Amino acid sequence: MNFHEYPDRDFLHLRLADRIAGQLAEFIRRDGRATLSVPGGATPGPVFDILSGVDLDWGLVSVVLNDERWVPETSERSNTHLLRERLLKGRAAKARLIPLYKPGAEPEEALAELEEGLRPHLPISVLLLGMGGDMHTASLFPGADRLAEALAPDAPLLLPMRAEAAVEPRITLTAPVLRAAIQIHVLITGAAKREAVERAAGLPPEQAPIRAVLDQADVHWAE
Ligand SMILES: O=C(O)[C@H](O)[C@@H](O)[C@H](O)[C@H](O)COP(=O)(O)O
Repeated sequence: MNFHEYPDRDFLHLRLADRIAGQLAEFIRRDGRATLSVPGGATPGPVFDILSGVDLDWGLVSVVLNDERWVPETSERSNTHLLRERLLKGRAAKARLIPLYKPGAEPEEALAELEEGLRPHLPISVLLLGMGGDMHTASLFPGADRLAEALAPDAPLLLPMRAEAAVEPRITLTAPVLRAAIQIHVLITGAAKREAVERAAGLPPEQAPIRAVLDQADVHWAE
């Protein structure tokens, strides 16, 4: 992993947003389009706020979450809700959101349709991931019911995932989809997550799922 340490969180958020925007602009110039995948959770909000104001041809950008909690979009726990509030606004309102949730269905029932919607937007051009203190990323939680399937080289694009730490059922991009991303960034803050990512580097992905992408990743950290 390439570990980048920043003097404070504000600086980290600015520099990372700038880096992501620059990479998206490169993909748009080269391919006429780009796919950005982002996490939910508490950490990335300030990066989204900055990105949403960046002057980019957002109409050529597809945005997909790394994972979604299986709750209606009106829920405060919905990652789609977070995206609409913090990223898909201002200039970035023109970006196209690729859904990872279907109202009224169980994740298993919606899987084929969501996969079909996602496939044309792969590979991911720029992948931003978060990480939990337990070394999970996306919804690849240690001990989750379908973790082994999601880590397998022939995994489908998406899998439903249930884990004690996850609260509600989830749907997640699988390891091969994450690993196929061209640029990979991991955003973490605080001493505990730094220690966790350093520990993960010496563990197998079954114990530390973030390990699946770590060799290819730029890890961005501030206290
Ligand atoms: O839906 C989610 O929760 C995420 O996509 C998840 O993988 C997240 O990135 C980590 O749990 C870190 O979350 P925090 O930023 O809230 O610590």
